[in-house]
Amino acid sequence: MNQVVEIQSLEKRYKNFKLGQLDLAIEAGTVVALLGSNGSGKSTLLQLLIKLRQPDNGNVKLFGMNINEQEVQVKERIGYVGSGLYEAFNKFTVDGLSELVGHWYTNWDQAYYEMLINRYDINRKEKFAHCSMGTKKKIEFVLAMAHHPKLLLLDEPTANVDLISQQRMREDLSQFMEDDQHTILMATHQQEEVKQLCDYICLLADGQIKDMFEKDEVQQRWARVWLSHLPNQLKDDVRVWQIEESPTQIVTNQLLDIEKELKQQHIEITHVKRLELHEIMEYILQS
Ligand SMILES: Nc1ncnc2c1ncn2[C@@H]1O[C@H](COP(=O)(O)OP(=O)(O)OP(=O)(O)O)[C@@H](O)[C@H]1O
Repeated sequence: MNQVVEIQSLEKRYKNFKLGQLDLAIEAGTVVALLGSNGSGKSTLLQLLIKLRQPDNGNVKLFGMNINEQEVQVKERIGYVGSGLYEAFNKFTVDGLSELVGHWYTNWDQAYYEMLINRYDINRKEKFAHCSMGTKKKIEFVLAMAHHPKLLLLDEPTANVDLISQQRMREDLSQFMEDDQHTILMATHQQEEVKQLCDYICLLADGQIKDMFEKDEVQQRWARVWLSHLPNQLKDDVRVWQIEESPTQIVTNQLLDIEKELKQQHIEITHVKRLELHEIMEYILQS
């Protein structure tokens, strides 16, 4: 197994918030969505990975390396989109900023940068300080992509971005993932992004990893099932998350097993509806 991100016992404390301890491993060739309510710790985790913040405890290895020991080698391989990364360079124009950033990376691809600048309709002569919030996000995205990273750490990459550019970003990220040596860890609140791009979901709640699961597999398992009547044994079954009367229906996270058992008992299933991701998350977060 080729693990690109390995997190062990990672911990960060603020006055009113504690992230961790977290353990997490991400394999090359996968897209992991970091989901969770506002303030659950997603940005903090991404910032710890790229060393914008220092952890209080724990270890992070990226590409098998410790960022404190091999910072240049690790950062060469990472593209980061996150809040405020370039605020210190507000006075630069977009092109000026790209010149600066281009010097940081041996893999900088000027032709690709120019293609992306046109694709996202960015005025390269504009001062970064004068760019709108959405344009700043697009610039961060272009700068992150233009040095051909192996790992993208994306903090709400399409927040404030216009719909056409959002769709283009999703296309570019899909293309980025065509090579199975690439990996994305992405904090997002956009269901469309999760649906189109992500293989795994890592669910954060109050600074802890509540669950990590394969998106498609979980969506196959969770469903609302309408029944002719409710057998007694389902009332205390841990696979049944909710029961409603008239009409009789249950919510389960083990659809196939439950369906099989109901058939054996000759209980009629009148309708089955798979749950949306946000509904599944709500059940998991309430548990
Ligand atoms: N520099 C800081 N000092 C003190 N507390 C902080 C600091 N940065 C973040 N926090 C707190 O840490 C918690 C997690 O914040 P974080 O930005 O990581 O959440 P998030 O999951 O990314 O939220 P959102 O979805 O709203 O972007 C919040 O309660 C926040 O107030």
